[in-house]
Amino acid sequence: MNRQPSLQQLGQTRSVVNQEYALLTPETFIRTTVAEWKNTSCIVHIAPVMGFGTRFTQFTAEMQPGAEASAPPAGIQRFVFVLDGEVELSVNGETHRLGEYDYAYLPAGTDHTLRAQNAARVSVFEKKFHPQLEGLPAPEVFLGNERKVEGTEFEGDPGLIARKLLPDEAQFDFIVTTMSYAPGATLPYVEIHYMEHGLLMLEGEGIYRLGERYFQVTQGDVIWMGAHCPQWYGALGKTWSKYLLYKDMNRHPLEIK
Ligand SMILES: NC(=O)N[C@H](N)C(=O)O
Repeated sequence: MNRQPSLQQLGQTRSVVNQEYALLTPETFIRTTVAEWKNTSCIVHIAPVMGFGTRFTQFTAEMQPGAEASAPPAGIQRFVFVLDGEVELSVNGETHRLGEYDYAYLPAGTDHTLRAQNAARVSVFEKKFHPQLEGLPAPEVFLGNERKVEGTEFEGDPGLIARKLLPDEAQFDFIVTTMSYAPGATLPYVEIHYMEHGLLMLEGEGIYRLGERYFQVTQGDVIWMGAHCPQWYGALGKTWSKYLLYKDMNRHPLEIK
């Protein structure tokens, strides 16, 4: 019999929250309801109510069979990434079946529904749209599958592959990428930048430097990195690891609220 008390029995957790970063691990996840998501448990990982200047939200939507989501409130863009199961996206008079690692970007003001015939889990990022410079077209609905996106070597390292899931164009005020690491691969240097990140570990495990500390991270963990948070990752597992990464982009730093 295993007499080891679980982390929670000891009142402990791997989660850490402070004004520079947050590591949020599954033993602390709390499910709640969000009005637009019917028959769905939402785990809201990151939101402005954290109080550290966060300008987006990241949540996992656990959709029950028959669950349905409508568009977010006015002015908010949505990015959905199917973790498992299948959802039906109805938008602009068309219906799309989204399976594992399929994703969709829905600009602010786009009427749409997401339906799950059977249970499905979806990772969601939402952000108020920051209007672009005059003369640029508004971003449009964009669909894709992560596994079909061509990767590029990050700083020439064949063991570190970046995939841009959205067009890298000025009309978008955020981007979502995946970063895939071969066992032993690392970010080439500690990054410090003014953009915020939301991150979900999709596969594998490794060690994340956040601020001045190093944390073991694994599939299912979520990380928030505030502006100028020193960050670095090393893949320690025996298999490739991959994370999904939100980053605000393309707006003047003095205009970001
Ligand atoms: N923490 C990260 O992986 N950061 C990325 N290299 C990025 O900022 O694009």
